[in-house]
Amino acid sequence: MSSSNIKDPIRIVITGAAGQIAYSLIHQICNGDVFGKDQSVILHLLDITPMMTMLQGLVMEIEDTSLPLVKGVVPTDSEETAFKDVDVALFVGAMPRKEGMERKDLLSANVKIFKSQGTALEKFAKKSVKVLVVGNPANTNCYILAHYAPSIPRESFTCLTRLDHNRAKAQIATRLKVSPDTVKNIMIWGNHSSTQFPDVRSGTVTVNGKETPIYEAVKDDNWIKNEFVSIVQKRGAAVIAARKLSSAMSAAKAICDHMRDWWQGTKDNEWVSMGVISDGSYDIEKGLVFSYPVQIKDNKISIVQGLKLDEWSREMIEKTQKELVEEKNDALKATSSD
Ligand SMILES: NC(=O)c1ccc[n+]([C@@H]2O[C@H](COP(=O)([O-])OP(=O)(O)OC[C@H]3O[C@@H](n4cnc5c(N)ncnc54)[C@H](O)[C@@H]3O)[C@@H](O)[C@H]2O)c1
Ligand SMILES: O=C(O)C[C@H](O)C(=O)O
Repeated sequence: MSSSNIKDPIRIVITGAAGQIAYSLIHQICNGDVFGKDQSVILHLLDITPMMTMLQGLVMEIEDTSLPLVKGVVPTDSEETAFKDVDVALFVGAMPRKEGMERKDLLSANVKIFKSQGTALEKFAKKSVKVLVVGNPANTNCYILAHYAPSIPRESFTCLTRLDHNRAKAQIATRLKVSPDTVKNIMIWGNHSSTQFPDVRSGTVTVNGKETPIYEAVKDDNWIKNEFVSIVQKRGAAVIAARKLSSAMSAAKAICDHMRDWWQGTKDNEWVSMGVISDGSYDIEKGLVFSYPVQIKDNKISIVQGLKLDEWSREMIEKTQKELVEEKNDALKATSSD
């Protein structure tokens, strides 16, 4: 592409920029995989003061990629500098859990980061900023961030459940020995936690050239309702048990999938999973950050409507909603006391 066709840069802040997810993420953003091959970028890289030397090394590496879409890099430990005039905000920076912890065990430590950064986002970012929260517990951190940035439209806040979505696709594909890109219209409901509901009741898969409902192709409802759901719910913990570090490469890939679809739209008649601020759809408490099946057109995220819920799926959704309400109340308590 000639440089005259390149669009003016957008400003993207990545928090936790010296961490392991950011290390896998930055190259994919800089090479145009996410925002388009014609979209130049200025990166704002935020981390805490002790990580500034490490961040300098990362800046050197970004320079050394010599990618033409990169028009600037701003490493910083200042929230004001980080959030100033940003178009996209990727909130990765937070403590990851260790083996044996649930993600909500991070709540009291991490939620305070999101109060502070929400306040800074409100003050310094463009009002049109698109927000993705990755740091755990992702849904509740996103809730707090939005709470402290009231002038930014509610539709601009999302949290990452695309990793769970991709994990669910991969499990179905492996079971049926097909390519994951033939698995369509599965969904993740609720919290990015072990109560999430990976739902394949409306999903299809292409087997021997024929698009087939997943239940029909798998021919084992018991496996879907038990083993499959449990593997997806606990996949993050399984990765931690094996790596002694939480997932990073797959998380970075999921961040790219999420932002690319938001920026460029989803395919016709297909949906993906995103944590969004609930508008009350499917009787979920309005205002909770809840993962739904969504479609995106012209940068607008719409929750897929009219899906049928049977008794089992209602129970699963109710359980994950209950956990999110509890997390929200704990987070509001933790942030109002300081
Ligand atoms: N939603 C998901 O699907 C998903 C997937 C994987 C990981 N995660 C979560 O993402 C987060 C980051 O994971 P990681 O593996 O990159 O962790 P990491 O420990 O490698 O990196 C985190 C970085 O955040 C920085 N940080 C801490 N406090 C900060 C602050 N106030 N401002 C800016 N930066 C700050 C740290 O210094 C560190 O460099 C964790 O909370 C992890 O649990 C979420
Ligand atoms: O499980 C974790 O704590 C990390 C991340 O949220 C994941 O799903 O891999």
